[in-house]
Amino acid sequence: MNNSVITVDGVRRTYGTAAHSFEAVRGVDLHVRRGELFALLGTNGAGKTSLLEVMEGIAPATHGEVAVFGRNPYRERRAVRPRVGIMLQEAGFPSDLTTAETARMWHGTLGAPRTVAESLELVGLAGRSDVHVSSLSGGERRRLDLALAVMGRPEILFLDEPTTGLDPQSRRDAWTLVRSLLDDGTTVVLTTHYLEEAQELADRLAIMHGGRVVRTGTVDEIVATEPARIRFRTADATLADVDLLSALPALADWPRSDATGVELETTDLQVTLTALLRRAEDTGAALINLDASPASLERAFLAVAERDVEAATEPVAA
Ligand SMILES: Nc1ncnc2c1ncn2[C@@H]1O[C@H](COP(=O)(O)OP(=O)(O)OP(=O)(O)O)[C@@H](O)[C@H]1O
Repeated sequence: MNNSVITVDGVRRTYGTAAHSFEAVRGVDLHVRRGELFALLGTNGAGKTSLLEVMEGIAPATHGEVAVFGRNPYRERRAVRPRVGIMLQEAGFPSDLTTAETARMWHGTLGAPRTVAESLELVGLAGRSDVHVSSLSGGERRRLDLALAVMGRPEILFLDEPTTGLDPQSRRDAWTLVRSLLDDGTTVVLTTHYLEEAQELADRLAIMHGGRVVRTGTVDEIVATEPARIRFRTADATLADVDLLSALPALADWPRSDATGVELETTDLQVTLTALLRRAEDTGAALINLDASPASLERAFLAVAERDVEAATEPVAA
C-alpha cells in the first residue's frame, strides 16, 4: 500500500452527543491508491458523505485516523487543502454573481490555477459566463461546481454525486473530463448513485451500508461475489421439480419453483445451463422464456441492501 495517497483506518463519525447521538460511520478501513478512481456507493444514508467529509478534512473523525498525503486533512488542513479539489453535494454560491464572476472569485484563492476561461470550457459553460448563478439550471450549477473543483489542478479530486441532475449527454461529458484528469495522474474519489457511472469509471469501489463498508474491490471482484440466474417456465413436471433440479451442478441456492416459473442461482452459469439444457433435451421438454443472466453490479448492490439490513439497524456502538 506504499502508493496509497489516502488511508482510512478504523474511522467512526458520530453526530450529536449523548442520548441524541447518531453514529453515521461505524468503523471504516480503506485506502485509495495514487492515480486511481475510487468510488463510494451505498444506500441512502449509508454514510458516504459523512465519510467523504472526513477524508476531505471538512470534519474530524470521532475515532480512527485518516491520512491524505500522509497528513491529517483536518488538523493539517493548510498543508493538504491546496493539493485537493472538492465538489460538495451542494455548493451554495452567491446567486447574484455571474458564472464568470464566481469562477474569478474562486480563482483568486488558488495557487497555480487553470484560467477561468479554461475551467468553464472544460465543463461546457463557456457560453454561460455572463449568466447569473441564480439563472443557471440545476445541471449547469453542478457543472460550475465541477469547474471550480478542477480549477486548482488538484492531485486528489473529491466528487460527491457529481453528475446528479445532469442530462445523459452532460453526464457523459463529465465522465470524459474525469477520464482525462485520471490520464493526467489525478486521483479521484467519487460518490454516486449511478451504478453505470461506477462501472464506467471506477478502478476500485466500496459499497457502504449502515455506516460500514460491506463490499470492496474492483467491479469484477464485487460482481463475482454474486451468483448468476437462470429463469424459465415449463409444462414438464420433472423439469420444474425442485428436488430433481437441486441435483444440477454448481447451484448457489435451493431452486425456486412456483406458478410463475423456475429460478436457479448458480456459481457457474455455463455448467448449470449446459446440464439443464441436456436434461430438457433428454426429456423433450420445452424451456419457455429461458433467460440466463450473469451477475451484475446492480444485483450485488441490491443484495447488499437486502442482506445487511441488520447491520443498519444494529444499536450504535458505545
Ligand atoms: N448533521 C447531521 N446530524 C445528524 N445526523 C446526520 C447529519 N448529517 C447526516 N446525518 C445522518 O447520517 C447518516 C449518513 O448520512 P450521509 O449523508 O453521510 O449518507 P449518504 O450515504 O451520503 O446518503 P445519500 O446517499 O442519501 O446522500 C444519515 O442517516 C443522516 O441522516
